[in-house]
Amino acid sequence: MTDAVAALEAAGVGMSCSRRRGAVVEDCSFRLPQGRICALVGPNGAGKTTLLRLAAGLLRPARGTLSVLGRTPAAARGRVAYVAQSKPLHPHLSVADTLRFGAELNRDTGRWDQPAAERIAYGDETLDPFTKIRALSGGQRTRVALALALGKRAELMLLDEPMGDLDPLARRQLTGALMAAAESGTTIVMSSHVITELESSCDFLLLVAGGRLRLAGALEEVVSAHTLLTGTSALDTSRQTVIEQRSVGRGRTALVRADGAPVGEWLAERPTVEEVVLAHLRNTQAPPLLAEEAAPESARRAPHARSQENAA
Ligand SMILES: Nc1ncnc2c1ncn2[C@@H]1O[C@H](COP(=O)(O)OP(=O)(O)OP(=O)(O)O)[C@@H](O)[C@H]1O
Repeated sequence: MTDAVAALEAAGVGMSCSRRRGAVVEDCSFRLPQGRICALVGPNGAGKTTLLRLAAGLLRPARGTLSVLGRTPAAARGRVAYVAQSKPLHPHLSVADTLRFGAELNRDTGRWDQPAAERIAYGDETLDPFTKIRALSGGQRTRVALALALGKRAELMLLDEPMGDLDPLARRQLTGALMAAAESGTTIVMSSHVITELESSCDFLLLVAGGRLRLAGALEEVVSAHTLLTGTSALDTSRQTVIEQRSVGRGRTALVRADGAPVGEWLAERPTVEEVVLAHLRNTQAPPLLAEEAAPESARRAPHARSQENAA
């Protein structure tokens, strides 16, 4: 049980974009503690951007409630940086003017960090500060958009596929900058399709599919809740929560919840983050898992409330 204010807390959040399309986010409940680097993963069209836009206060939930740093998303906006997938910037401004604009917009907070913004924007110093935004490559635009977010020293950074068009060195530099920001208390939520990079850069996971939350929790807790089985015998599915079974050569592998002992000749191992995430992406109907640290206050209160009801 923690009394600390969560970076994000969602209770039954739902959102529909049109009547014909139906819900694009449905019944999302989770808690993201502050200071985490959270990977938001899911297939195309899963609802990741919609969730980020809800947290940024650019959309309002049709159902449920969402709080950001203990306030409504609109009230928390000054403490949040949002970098959209399309990295919108003013095309006629130069890079230097864009950073000046960022400094000006954040003057009242007294938190603007010009050296940090310049380090990210100019990277290896090959970029001329007087280059217009419209003349930048996709990766250079991304660097400038992220420079604005990091320069703001926001308490919560919402990044929609930030690494997509960065080269490997820039990715490494940006990951380092994000980890340093998290060490000083910033919470980062970043959507990504690059599962292999999650383990080294993130410590929290939200996996969505079909607008619903499938996995939520500290990465370590989510991975430890699963076991990878390898064997040749038939798996007794009545004794295990099976996420996925696959044939490998003459044998089989199965990713199961670590909630029951396998029967028969099975080698049980700890899966990698990638194995857990890929299995849930392949089987989006697998039972969801809300690990303890990701349980929202309403869910934490529920057992206590129930025991009080029973006592009455
Ligand atoms: N303005 C809109 N009007 C109608 N439908 C929308 C709108 N915005 C998003 N959607 C639908 O909502 C669903 C979720 O979209 P969203 O952009 O949140 O997915 P995503 O997980 O970010 O996808 P990707 O990985 O492809 O970026 C999609 O099916 C999309 O078509």
